[in-house]
Amino acid sequence: MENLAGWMARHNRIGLAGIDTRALTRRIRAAGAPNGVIAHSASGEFDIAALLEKARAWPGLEGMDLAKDVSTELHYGWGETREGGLWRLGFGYAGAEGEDRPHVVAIDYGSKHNIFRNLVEAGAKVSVVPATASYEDVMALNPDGIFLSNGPGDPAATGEYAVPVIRQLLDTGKPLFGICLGHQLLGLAVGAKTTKMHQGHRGANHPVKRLSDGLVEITSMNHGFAVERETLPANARETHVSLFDGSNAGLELTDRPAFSVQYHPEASPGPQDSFYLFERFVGSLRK
Ligand SMILES: NC(=O)CC[C@H](N)C(=O)O
Repeated sequence: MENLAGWMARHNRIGLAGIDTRALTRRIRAAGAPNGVIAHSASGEFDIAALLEKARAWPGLEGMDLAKDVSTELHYGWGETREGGLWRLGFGYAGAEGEDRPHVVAIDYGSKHNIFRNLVEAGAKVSVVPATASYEDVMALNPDGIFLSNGPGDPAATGEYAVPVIRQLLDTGKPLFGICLGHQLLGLAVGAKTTKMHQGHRGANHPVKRLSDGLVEITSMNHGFAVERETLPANARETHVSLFDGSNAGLELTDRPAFSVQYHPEASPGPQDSFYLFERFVGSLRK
């Protein structure tokens, strides 16, 4: 479902120019539409009853498995270059390849390209595999470390393809790093639970406390589900907490080299406070 402004832009409806969209939005909301959901009729005739019916029929994100639909179909090596150079943080396309880099196999649940850029900037070589890649598919690439990407939908609805594979990958003892959906999937893989948040976190100014030393990172976030800290098993500890609502924002395992964050350390545009996580992960592959 799209918002009214998006619909108008797509249809270039001159006839809508006279409509006070704010007033319309207010009327739709006042009539009880869920927050943020504004439907439209295809004809451009706005029938508020029909709009509301559509909005109410939307089942919500809970139970929706979307990661496999937006993933890549083929596996590929990440080698975004321009004029012979890889993208580098603060430099643009200026870096060079060649040195012996640790190999990260990134499972793409709907990944942002800027994550791959940041992994490369931190010194890794990156191969990307589909969300539905098997344990054997990943291991065939001989990874030094595994990355679990962000992605849409309900983490608990990914069912068969993500969590069982992550469990097997954890057992290899190879370093593993997850972001956002990847963080939630790591949580599920070790037996924690995720729930739909009452209000998600979206935007580029979310303070997060790093519990190891109290440092506050200003982060970028985009999630509607969260790992429930109370359900973390004994071999997982919370590492980061949202200072907006106290929800979990990071975890690490105590018995395996795996950690993950709920926020987006690759944010761009956005604060770069959390780039250290890429350096930490790629640094651990060199050891
Ligand atoms: N950015 C993400 O990876 C989002 C994770 C998940 N789909 C959520 O909404 O919580």
